[in-house]
Amino acid sequence: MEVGFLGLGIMGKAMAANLLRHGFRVTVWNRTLSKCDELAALGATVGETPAAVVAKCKYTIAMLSDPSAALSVVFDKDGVLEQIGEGKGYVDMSTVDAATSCKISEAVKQKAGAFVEAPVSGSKKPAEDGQLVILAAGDKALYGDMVPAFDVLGKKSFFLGEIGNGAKMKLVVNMIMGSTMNAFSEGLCLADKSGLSPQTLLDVLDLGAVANPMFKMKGPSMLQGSYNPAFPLKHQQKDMRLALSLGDENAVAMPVAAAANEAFKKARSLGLGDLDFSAVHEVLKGAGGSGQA
Ligand SMILES: NC(=O)C1=CN([C@@H]2O[C@H](COP(=O)(O)OP(=O)(O)OC[C@H]3O[C@@H](n4cnc5c(N)ncnc54)[C@H](OP(=O)(O)O)[C@@H]3O)[C@@H](O)[C@H]2O)C=CC1
Ligand SMILES: O=CC(=O)O
Repeated sequence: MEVGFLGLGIMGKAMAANLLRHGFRVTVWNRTLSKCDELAALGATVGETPAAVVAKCKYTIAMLSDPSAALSVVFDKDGVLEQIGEGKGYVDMSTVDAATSCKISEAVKQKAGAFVEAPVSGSKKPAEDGQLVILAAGDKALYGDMVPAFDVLGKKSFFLGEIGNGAKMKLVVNMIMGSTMNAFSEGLCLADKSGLSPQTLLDVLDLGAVANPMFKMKGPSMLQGSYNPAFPLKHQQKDMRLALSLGDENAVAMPVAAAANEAFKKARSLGLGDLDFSAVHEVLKGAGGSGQA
């Protein structure tokens, strides 16, 4: 199967490499074109523009930072819309809001192309290992065509119906993840300040009802103050913002998520946006957790 791949950031690079490893023919494009070199060394073809990739491939996947990037790659000059059409499918796996997905879907359909949104749950390591959880919605026939690729990229795919449902599900999941990260960080600070060993707290948590892979994976590095980015904090804050907006639209009170969003915003203002989202721990430590009284 031949696929195009637009966007070779932390996730896109791992996903495109995975497809190549599994025998897919992949044509890649990235805004910063030099990032294509590594994929070319693995056997990918490089496209000069998103339009060139879509012209070459029946199916094109995108994995871009945020709504403005997702829209730009479709609607701007040399974008996807210039070459999408009958018999071609476009699959956006970026985390965006439902309105962005709907706008892209409408434009692609107007050109007689097919569109699926398919944001993913799971970070850099699951992307490398093909263990993502895929939250797809939109054109059912295109979804069916993409199953061989989704089977390589993920451990499970959900088809959630109409466009927007994938985006919404992803935002709900990441709202919970961002709020949980804040509670976890506060707990580490509270243990430390009250004379307990945070490492022992990690051991206790791991044996109880709230044990989860995120605490296990991020806890030790948070105690070291080490935040090598797997999921950049700026993207988690974008997801909190979009989830809160979904809450506004549906009149759902989300005081916990709102407080977590403030902490992520504060972290961004301190220049921590490109670090892993667990770097929000620095804000909570600074707020009196483990910092100087
Ligand atoms: N990292 C993670 O753990 C996960 C991330 N996600 C989501 O996946 C998406 C990608 O995340 P990730 O790979 O971590 O992000 P990165 O920041 O590592 O990569 C972002 C990508 O978007 C491109 N981009 C940004 N702005 C534009 C633009 N205006 N036009 C064209 N391309 C643009 C970047 O290109 P360039 O190289 O030129 O900057 C890069 O290829 C995000 O929506 C994120 O929320 C979902 C699950 C997990
Ligand atoms: O969006 C991030 C993730 O880990 O999932």
